[in-house]
Amino acid sequence: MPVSNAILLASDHGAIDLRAALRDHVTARGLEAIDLGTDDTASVDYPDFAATLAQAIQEGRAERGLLLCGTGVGISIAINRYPFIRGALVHDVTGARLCRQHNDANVLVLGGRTTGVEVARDCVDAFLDTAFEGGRHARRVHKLGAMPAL
Ligand SMILES: O=C[C@H](O)[C@H](O)[C@H](O)COP(=O)(O)O
Repeated sequence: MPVSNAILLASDHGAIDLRAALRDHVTARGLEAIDLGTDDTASVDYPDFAATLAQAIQEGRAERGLLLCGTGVGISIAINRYPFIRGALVHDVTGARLCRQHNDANVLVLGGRTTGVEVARDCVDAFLDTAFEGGRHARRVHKLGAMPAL
């Protein structure tokens, strides 16, 4: 389980409200929410917020993150360009649980226009409360970190 009590959050303009609800949710759970924006509804570019969150993880500000855009698709593509990130776009609690058990995901990705707040809160709880199983999955996750260049 993570050493840090902090969790990073970031989104583009497509998930402002859901990000705010999840920030309140993780705070209510006793975690330190480090919110990296965006700060208003002005249109922004999701790769920029994926980069900001990845940098914060690399700097050790927190070990885990919640990352959102309208669908979660664009920002999940962006965040997985960083080799130390395992970002999982999920739409249900089963996905949120299994991305921890099987994939050791360190960033949970959600869509502000596609996932309701109640489901999103449940996904966050599953993400935070589920441990990596290791075993055969550790071999696969290790390979993720050493993908061959083609
Ligand atoms: O995958 C991309 C995300 O869903 C973005 O939030 C979305 O493309 C933003 O769209 P728009 O600029 O039309 O608000």
